[in-house]
Amino acid sequence: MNLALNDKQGKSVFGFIHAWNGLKAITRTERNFRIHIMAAVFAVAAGLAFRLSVIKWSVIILVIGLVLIAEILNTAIEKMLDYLKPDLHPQAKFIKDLAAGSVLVSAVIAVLAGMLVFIPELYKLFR
Ligand SMILES: Nc1ncnc2c1ncn2[C@@H]1O[C@H](COP(=O)(O)OP(=O)(O)OP(=O)(O)O)[C@@H](O)[C@H]1O
Repeated sequence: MNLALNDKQGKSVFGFIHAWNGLKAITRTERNFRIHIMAAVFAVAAGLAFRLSVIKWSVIILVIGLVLIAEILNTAIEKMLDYLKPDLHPQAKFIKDLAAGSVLVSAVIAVLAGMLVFIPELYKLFR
């Protein structure tokens, strides 16, 4: 364990650095997380192009956060299970499928919210 950032009592001085390292690691190693980041960048670019209202920006930011948090927790659960229970087990399958299901639910919600936000904007553009 890297203790270089810890103080003499062994307590973390800059706890957020560990969190930042976690985000760097998941971005580097998890393809699905990078796909979610690209979708988020696309949604933000579209939001800027359409000059969304504050309420619509709030919806977009919230659903981006929902998907990213679901993916981070799904990855954490996968890694924890691979560490604790590397062999195949029906309970491990159930837990991993549940965690993956949470990502799917968040992604469906994000797509529906994105449609509710952007379809009226497209309609305004082309009418
Ligand atoms: N130890 C295990 N025992 C039984 N089934 C498992 C086990 N590990 C993985 N699986 C099955 O394989 C699926 C994929 O698991 P894996 O850990 O490979 O995730 P992944 O391919 O990285 O998934 P994701 O796309 O969600 O990141 C799980 O949802 C589960 O159905």
